[in-house]
Amino acid sequence: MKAMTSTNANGTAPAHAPAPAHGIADPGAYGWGVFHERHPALVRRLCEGNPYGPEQRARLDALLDESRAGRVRPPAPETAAAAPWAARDRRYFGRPWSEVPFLWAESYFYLRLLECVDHFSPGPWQGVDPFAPMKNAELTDPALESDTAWLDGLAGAPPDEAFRALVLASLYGNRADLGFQLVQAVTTPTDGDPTDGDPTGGDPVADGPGASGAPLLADDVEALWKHVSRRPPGDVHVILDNAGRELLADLLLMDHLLTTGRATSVVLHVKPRPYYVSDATASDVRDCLTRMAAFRGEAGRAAGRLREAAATGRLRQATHAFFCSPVEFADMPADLRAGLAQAGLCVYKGDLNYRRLVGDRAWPADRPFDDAVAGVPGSLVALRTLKSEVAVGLPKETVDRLDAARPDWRTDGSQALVQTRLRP
Ligand SMILES: O=P(O)(O)OC[C@@]1(O)O[C@H](CO)[C@@H](O)[C@@H]1O
Repeated sequence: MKAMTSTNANGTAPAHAPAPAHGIADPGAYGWGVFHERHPALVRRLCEGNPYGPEQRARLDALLDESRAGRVRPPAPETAAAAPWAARDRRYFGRPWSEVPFLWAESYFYLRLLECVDHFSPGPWQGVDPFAPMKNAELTDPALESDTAWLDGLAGAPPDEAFRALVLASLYGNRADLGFQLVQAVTTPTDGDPTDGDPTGGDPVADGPGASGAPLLADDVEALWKHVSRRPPGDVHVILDNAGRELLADLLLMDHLLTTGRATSVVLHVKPRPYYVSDATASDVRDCLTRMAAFRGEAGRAAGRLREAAATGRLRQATHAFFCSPVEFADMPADLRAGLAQAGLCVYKGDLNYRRLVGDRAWPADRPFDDAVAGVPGSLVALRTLKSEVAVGLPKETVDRLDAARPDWRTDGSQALVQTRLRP
């Protein structure tokens, strides 16, 4: 792992010296593999799934070439108009992609990918989600319904156990990330691995989606339970990650919080446009609820309750241009900050949100989580399957043990964490 020295997301010197940002230049770095292996696989899938013409295909190939060996080209005017951050933040234009931090480079790649397929240009492809064929394939997977059968077993479970099962389902739903699956089979620890174990501790939770994983690297579920069960319910804001399986599990958790009175209302923060392959947009929420509504059993009933909650304003969707930018959450705009600061709880889902929450930098893994999220407002929880190099808030012994037993533990999707910073 090799990281690079850089300024923070605003290009200004931060109050304390930051760790170097993760980069994409070094073939040993995770980001290099994303640009040299994952992105070509993604472009192949897009061209199989969408009837793109020769110009769109040629532009996608040119973007691959540019981002692997060229210099960063500025966006076309209509692209810049849709992405204020890219119009403002011009510091990497004209520089070799290899000099750009991973977080910035990847976010900009997805913006330019949309430009290549005419997403921002008036015409037949304007606004079309290039990832829809991949998202649809997951949503129509016949196994999706039976994958929620564990929910029926929760009836009558002690409230804290039911809560834990739903949190773990939402957490492990983050493994089902279509971008990640392009090149990586998600693995779980095998026999003999010292990290092997059952995170769930007994029925009915043990039959849920968290049943066969490794122990959580950080497990603040109990603190989270105390937070939601002992304080007056407030608004819960979810900074969503992937559509499909992950979103389905997130919606089940939100239904639980609403029906148990542990949330007054829920706000789902979706992406304003297609991003990182499977990130959820408003139409993905709609499609997921439609699919869920056809399920027999509790998941189908949850879809009905959530639609009702949407109709009465207790389940709302929100979006912000900021969510499709590479800017860290500590530097979020004032309007978003004001909304999240008032929340009873903010749930940050997934790997990319974690990178933006703590900073995509080579922090010592034992840097306290509270310290890393000091600039982010409100009470918060990160539910993350590890799929990139950054990690904080972990005991040094855990890190040493994992480094010895499983060198790719930071990026192979086998590990997960629940980390909180909760305010009374
Ligand atoms: O945010 P998510 O969906 O959990 O993960 C996003 C992800 O697939 O994209 C990046 C590489 O492309 C990594 O940070 C991570 O593995």
